[in-house]
Amino acid sequence: MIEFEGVTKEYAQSLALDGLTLTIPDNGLFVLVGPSGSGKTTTVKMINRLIEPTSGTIKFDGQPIDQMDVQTLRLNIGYVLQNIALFPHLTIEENITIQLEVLKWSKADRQQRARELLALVNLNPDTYANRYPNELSGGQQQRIGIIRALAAKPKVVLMDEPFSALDPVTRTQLQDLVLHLQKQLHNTVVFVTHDMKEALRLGDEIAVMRQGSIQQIGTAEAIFNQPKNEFVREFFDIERQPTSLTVQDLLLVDLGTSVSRQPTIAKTATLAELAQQLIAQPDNVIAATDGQMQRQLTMVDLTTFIAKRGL
Ligand SMILES: Nc1ncnc2c1ncn2[C@@H]1O[C@H](COP(=O)(O)OP(=O)(O)OP(=O)(O)O)[C@@H](O)[C@H]1O
Repeated sequence: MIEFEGVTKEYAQSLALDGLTLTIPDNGLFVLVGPSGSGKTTTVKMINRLIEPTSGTIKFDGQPIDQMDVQTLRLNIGYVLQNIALFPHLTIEENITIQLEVLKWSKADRQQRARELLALVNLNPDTYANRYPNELSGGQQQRIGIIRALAAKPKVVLMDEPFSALDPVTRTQLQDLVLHLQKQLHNTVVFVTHDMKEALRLGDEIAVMRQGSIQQIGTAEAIFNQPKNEFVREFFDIERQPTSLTVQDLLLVDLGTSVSRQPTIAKTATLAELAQQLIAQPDNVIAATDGQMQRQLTMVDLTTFIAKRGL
């Protein structure tokens, strides 16, 4: 568990964090979302002590982090950035295991761990382990960035806008990967984004930030249905999406999976109605009908559609 207690960060010209109080629970995907300059990066960089607070306390598993050895703290915390900056002269395997070398793992153990991690993100170790970063696509390089952060089995992984430079399709695939890995590894992921669709898609819990303070913390459902103030309501205002688009438009691009469930939404329903129904469903799944075929739609389908249409 990570706790921020009244954390402030002052720069000469600006107040980056203004008395931030926040608890990030173990085992889940915690999203920090907000517009540019709201203090998201400052918050995550404080967790691994790349930035020190001006005042206030941050605790990791109950212990103030300023009393912990920085190296030990960072070994428990993986870090993924937008520009992952793999070392160009090192192979993929060497890039993945660089921290393990510092930890004095044997070469055989490092190789084994790199192979395990490559397989985890569907990159064939025989094909990729000995390649160099410039022989991989941007999306593949970002997968390496993610598994490099997981190599030493950290309890917490910080991800700061990791996918914002990627095209929408690759971005969706990597979001799925992050969701899948978190469920498999039961770690704590702190994910920064300025994109509300990404936040809704990923967050078990979402903290909405503005001007260095938290506006609201809660599940996507709670924030969507009961925004605490006008800022949050506008930030998550899916109803501003063009109302002319309907569930039928979404089915026409082959989103959703075929099932034999009774339809629970009309194909003439708007995307805003679909979003609201999805959020209201305990399993976030509803069925729609497309001719003879019943299809199951999830929030992932909706956000994929919105991203593809550039809405
Ligand atoms: N080193 C610095 N010196 C002075 N001001 C800074 C410094 N770092 C950040 N700030 C200011 O602190 C505020 C919060 O910055 P931060 O990078 O945490 O925001 P952010 O929400 O991550 O923004 P973005 O989405 O654009 O990355 C901004 O007003 C920024 O200009």
